[in-house]
Amino acid sequence: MSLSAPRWLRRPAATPSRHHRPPAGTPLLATEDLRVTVGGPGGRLLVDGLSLALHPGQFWCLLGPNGAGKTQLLHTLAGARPPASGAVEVGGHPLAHWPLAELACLRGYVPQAVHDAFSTPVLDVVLQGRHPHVSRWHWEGRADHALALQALARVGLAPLALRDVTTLSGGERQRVALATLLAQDPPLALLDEPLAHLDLAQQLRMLDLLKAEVDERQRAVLMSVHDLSLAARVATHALLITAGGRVVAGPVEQVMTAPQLSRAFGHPLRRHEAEGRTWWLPA
Ligand SMILES: Nc1ncnc2c1ncn2[C@@H]1O[C@H](COP(=O)(O)OP(=O)(O)OP(=O)(O)O)[C@@H](O)[C@H]1O
Repeated sequence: MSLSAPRWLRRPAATPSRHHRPPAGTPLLATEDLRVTVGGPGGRLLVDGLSLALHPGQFWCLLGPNGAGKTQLLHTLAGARPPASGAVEVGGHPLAHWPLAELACLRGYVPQAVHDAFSTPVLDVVLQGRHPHVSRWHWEGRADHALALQALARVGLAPLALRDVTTLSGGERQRVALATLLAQDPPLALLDEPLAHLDLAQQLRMLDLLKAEVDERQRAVLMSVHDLSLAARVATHALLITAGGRVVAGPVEQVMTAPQLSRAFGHPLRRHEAEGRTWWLPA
């Protein structure tokens, strides 16, 4: 760890509120010398010494082979599990200082898979995204319903608003999770393989949707993804987890290089340019 911590890590702590807007220039998400391990004391080191800052208007893709630690890292950044050491800040405040409802106004998290225990109309699931914005003792209002319906329409599922969520296909359920995130409308979104169950057209549609949020509304996204060509299509930045917990993080052109990707995935990969886009193919 560097001896002089960056200025945004030295700001005095105060309990932030739901109306908190980080001062200009404050990263939406920041880590300092973060270590993530699994398996308790003496367990496996997944991420070693990660320091990064995510700002509005940035689209980060989280890359790495199966079992590298992408999900565990996202859980740690979302506050669902503690780091082995190091700091995580959201909006200029340590994660632990945020009351949960207030934190949910600032950052959203879409897990890899959602299991629905109960029959619920799809619209009610999407409305859950509005809960952090509804003050205590109040129900969602017309504006919340309108936002939830709008979010469903954006993922192409408006006709399924009244359908029982347990009857959805895997891809439809994934799109409902994205609609819930859109209804929540957090400045920072963490997503764990949100494209995994989607067909090619839906993958592109959801990517375009997220990219528009980043470009047009200055949101920030950190998303794990296995398809390197899809990552290259949208990423401004990348975070690559390699063996032994080594991480490379930064602007996409510095991280997504043939030597680094080939080493991380244990297979030679070649970069191709066609039709104005970058494609990554196995050699
Ligand atoms: N409770 C646990 N005890 C021991 N090992 C664990 C535990 N939870 C997760 N792991 C291991 O931690 C490693 C990282 O898991 P993680 O789910 O973060 O990988 P990932 O990069 O998201 O993989 P994938 O691309 O397959 O989704 C895996 O090897 C997994 O088996």
